[in-house]
Amino acid sequence: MATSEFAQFPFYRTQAFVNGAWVDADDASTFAVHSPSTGVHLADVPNMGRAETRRAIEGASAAWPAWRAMTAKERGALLREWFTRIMAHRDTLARLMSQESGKVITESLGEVTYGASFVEWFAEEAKRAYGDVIPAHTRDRRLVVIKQPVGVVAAITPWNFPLAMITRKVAPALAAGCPVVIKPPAETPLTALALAALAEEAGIPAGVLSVVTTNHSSEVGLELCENPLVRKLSFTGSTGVGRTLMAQCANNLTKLSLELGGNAPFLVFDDADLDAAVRGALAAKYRHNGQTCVCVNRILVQDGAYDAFVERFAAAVGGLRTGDVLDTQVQVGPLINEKGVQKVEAHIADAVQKGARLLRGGHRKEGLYFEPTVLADATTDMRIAREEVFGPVAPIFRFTSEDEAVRMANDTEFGLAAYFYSRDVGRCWRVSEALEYGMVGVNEGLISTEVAPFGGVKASGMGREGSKYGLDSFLETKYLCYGGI
Ligand SMILES: NC(=O)C1=CN([C@@H]2O[C@H](COP(=O)(O)OP(=O)(O)OC[C@H]3O[C@@H](n4cnc5c(N)ncnc54)[C@H](O)[C@@H]3O)[C@@H](O)[C@H]2O)C=CC1
Ligand SMILES: O=C(O)[C@H](O)CS(=O)(=O)O
Repeated sequence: MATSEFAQFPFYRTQAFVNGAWVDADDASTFAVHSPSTGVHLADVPNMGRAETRRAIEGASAAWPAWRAMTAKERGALLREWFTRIMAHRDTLARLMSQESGKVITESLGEVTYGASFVEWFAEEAKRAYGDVIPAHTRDRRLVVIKQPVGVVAAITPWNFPLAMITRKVAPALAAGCPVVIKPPAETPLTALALAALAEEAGIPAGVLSVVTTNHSSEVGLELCENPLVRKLSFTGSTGVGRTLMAQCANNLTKLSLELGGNAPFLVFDDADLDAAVRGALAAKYRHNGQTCVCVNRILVQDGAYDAFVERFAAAVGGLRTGDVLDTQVQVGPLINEKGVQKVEAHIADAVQKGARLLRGGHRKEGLYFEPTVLADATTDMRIAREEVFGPVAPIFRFTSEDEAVRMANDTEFGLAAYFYSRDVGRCWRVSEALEYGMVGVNEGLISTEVAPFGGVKASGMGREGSKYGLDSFLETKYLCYGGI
């Protein structure tokens, strides 16, 4: 059994972590965690509800005064300890993540490093929550601006980045002086609990970080949205759930950060370095089997480069290996669940029925595996042009002019990431400025890093995570006016 491999590790936990204690659900109920790649039962974890969530929120509120009273340097030192422990257990955390999420091991190793980088980054950023001294408008006043933590934070995270989507929220929150209650996805709770165990070992005090595991996400979500002690909700996931959470938070006017769905275009102009474009498209499309919010969802190629790009890209996709997620030679693992496979099949069937040419793949393999797929001659009336496929399917569209390319790229409710390849500097500036997206890769398919702001516009959400901008999400700006000087 896969779990026997981890039982020896102190951070392998199958109980929830609430207010510094490892606990079961009040009614002792649990839900099962399975491996998407093998179907093997990995563990049973507590299936908690509103009462347990309420206690976690109240515990966070009780822990907040002491946590905010620590200096930024003291909080930063504890974050540094957490970072060190995550990296010390990188290989085992990666193996746990691969079995829980179906992410291939090479990508899981990358995610542990990527996720830990947010903890390292905000261990330092904690000390840069600068305020201002403003030249007074009258002689007898002195004006100062200070930054203060917003308060109890609720974090709801997705299965596709079981570790990084937690640290990308928790690290800045803790750095700013905020306690956090995490609701991880039912698909990947073990990675979240391992992070909590390492945080406990690093010395992060009881109540400052809690993990409420549940299969009743909407019930726990309601408590996180409706409890007035929660001052900030940070969510990463689908746009539909993001809208639900935003509506549920309206009554308390809870501050929100929403990292939602995408529909990333990948533009290839006639003047592009075609081999670089193929490499970039391959990386940006098939990363985590196409199950990331910044994965390419539409490839748009200018007439002059179309045939050559299609031929080279299809050949490159043919070289991708699917198989055992723990095999370092495998690039493509399973989809997360049956629903994901059916969405991929439906998009392919719709596209082919509307005239797309199937160049590679197109068929389900054993279990939740699906062949990396390439569709040529895609058109904008197809479902795959408007919906996030969240799977290993690359539809290729054709365009003639730069204006047409930008219009097609922007013709979506989403606005998270976009990519384009061109070696014309004027075109690079024009297209970068015209694309309605939060992030744009110019001659680059892999753009995510802790040092740059991650986030989208339109239906892809609001707020930015990571970078120097990421701390502000968890800080209030207070203006002090000293009179009678
Ligand atoms: N912008 C971004 O950074 C990301 C966006 N996504 C988007 O999310 C989708 C796939 O990821 P999923 O995890 O399936 O998304 P999802 O939105 O179904 O689930 C995300 C999280 O929300 C929870 N959740 C679901 N319904 C809820 C409710 N009513 N109340 C409270 N919590 C609830 C889930 O348990 C999970 O923890 C895709 O559309 C993808 O593009 C996923 C990851 C990152
Ligand atoms: O959840 C996701 O898809 C991530 O935000 C993508 S990334 O930050 O790892 O690029």
